[in-house]
Amino acid sequence: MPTVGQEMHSGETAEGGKLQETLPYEHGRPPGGGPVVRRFRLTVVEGPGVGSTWESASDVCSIGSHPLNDFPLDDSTVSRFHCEVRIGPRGPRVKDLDSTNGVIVDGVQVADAYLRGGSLLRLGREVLRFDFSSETNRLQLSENMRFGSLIGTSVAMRGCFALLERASARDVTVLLEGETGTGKSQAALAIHQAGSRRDKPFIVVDCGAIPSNLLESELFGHEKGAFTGALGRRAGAFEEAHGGTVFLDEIGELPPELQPKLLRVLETREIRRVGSNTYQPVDIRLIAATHRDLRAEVNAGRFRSDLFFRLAVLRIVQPSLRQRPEDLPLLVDGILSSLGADPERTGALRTPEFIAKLRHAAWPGNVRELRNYLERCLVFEDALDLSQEEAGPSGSLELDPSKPYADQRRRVMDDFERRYLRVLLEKHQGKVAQAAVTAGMDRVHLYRLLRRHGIKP
Ligand SMILES: Nc1ncnc2c1ncn2[C@@H]1O[C@H](COP(=O)(O)OP(=O)(O)OP(=O)(O)O)[C@@H](O)[C@H]1O
Repeated sequence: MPTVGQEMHSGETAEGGKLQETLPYEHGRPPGGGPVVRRFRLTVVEGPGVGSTWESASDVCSIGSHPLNDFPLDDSTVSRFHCEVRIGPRGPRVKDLDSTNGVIVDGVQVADAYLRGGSLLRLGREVLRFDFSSETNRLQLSENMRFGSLIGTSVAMRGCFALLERASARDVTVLLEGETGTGKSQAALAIHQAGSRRDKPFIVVDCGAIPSNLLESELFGHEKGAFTGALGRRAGAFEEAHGGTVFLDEIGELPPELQPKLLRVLETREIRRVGSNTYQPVDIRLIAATHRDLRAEVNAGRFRSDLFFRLAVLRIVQPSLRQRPEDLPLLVDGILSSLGADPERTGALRTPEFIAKLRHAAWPGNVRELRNYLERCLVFEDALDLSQEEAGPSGSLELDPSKPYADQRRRVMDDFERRYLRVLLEKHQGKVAQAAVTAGMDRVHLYRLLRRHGIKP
């Protein structure tokens, strides 16, 4: 399963020292290609799989009992997607993917931990030894610093572009994963626009925003009288997209009863309208996205593993802004130009000091949050204090009658919404359904608002 490296923003080791001769990952671009990572080997030294070994071809290895893993282990005590080993700038790291039996490194159970050569990882009954080999692997990076509307020059982003380019060159099903605001929707659109279906429809269905009783008809359409309110026959997204692409956003929220129905579409390329007895062929390409790690959802039994298998023909993880702070100057420039900012009046938003401040902010809503923040800075014609932004609007509710009414109103509304949502979620410990009842709003609407402001429940 090809993915690209993440966590690529430091030149220091986990212990804080400079990387020395055990350098696992090289920044920069040595002559003849992109950066290289140390090759590594995993060997089963205890358990039913003893003797099996696996050597890396890139910077990552997923391990589990599902055949889609890089290193599949046929053992019922190993979860379907048990863990992932990845080489980052700070060294090799293992991450538990919410497995049932956990990951034990050198005798200690861990959720996420650095490894050293010779580390022993226990997964259920299997014990694997991690070793560096003397060779290196070159990472596959794109030569381009943009893909559609997405921009970036970091290793993480150019690795991602290389996969997006591969996705657009072929008609494969693509699964895009990444935190909110990392550009999944834009990536999906760009894959469509760069591919052979570009002149055909691109139909988006947000599986998290449509009540489950309506989602089936939204996807597959319905016949007249199929349910109360079905006054006429209606085509669904798959029919509307004929010849083009269906983009299923927030696929992790697809209700369990619809998962086998989507699986069938992917297997047979046929759909059945709600209330109909006959199947009809559809010619579509499917792209799906989620802010979750769908492998952990499979482990937890919330997402069918066979559907994951069909969706993740090409799995692409969009890196978070924290993993690529070196892209900030380019992003700030790009966003300010797209907002029509006058370069002469926005010098304060391009200074190294300002960019350094941006590097230290958390950006839970990633590029969307950065964009919102810069937009607010433009309204104020100044670099807003990021700590104040985090804490709340403080003096920002002051009104400026010399600015257009619409801008002022939106600024105040945005400030209000963000503060309200934060307090509301805090009160309900992140439970969106309960929060929606208190707020007197539909859960779907609340989800939309949260996503718009880049706030995670
Ligand atoms: N690499 C990037 N370069 C430029 N703009 C970006 C980049 N990544 C995201 N953006 C911008 O950030 C905003 C959010 O992007 P998008 O809606 O595609 O994110 P998303 O991952 O689909 O978010 P969500 O999970 O909340 O739906 C958009 O305005 C998009 O253009």
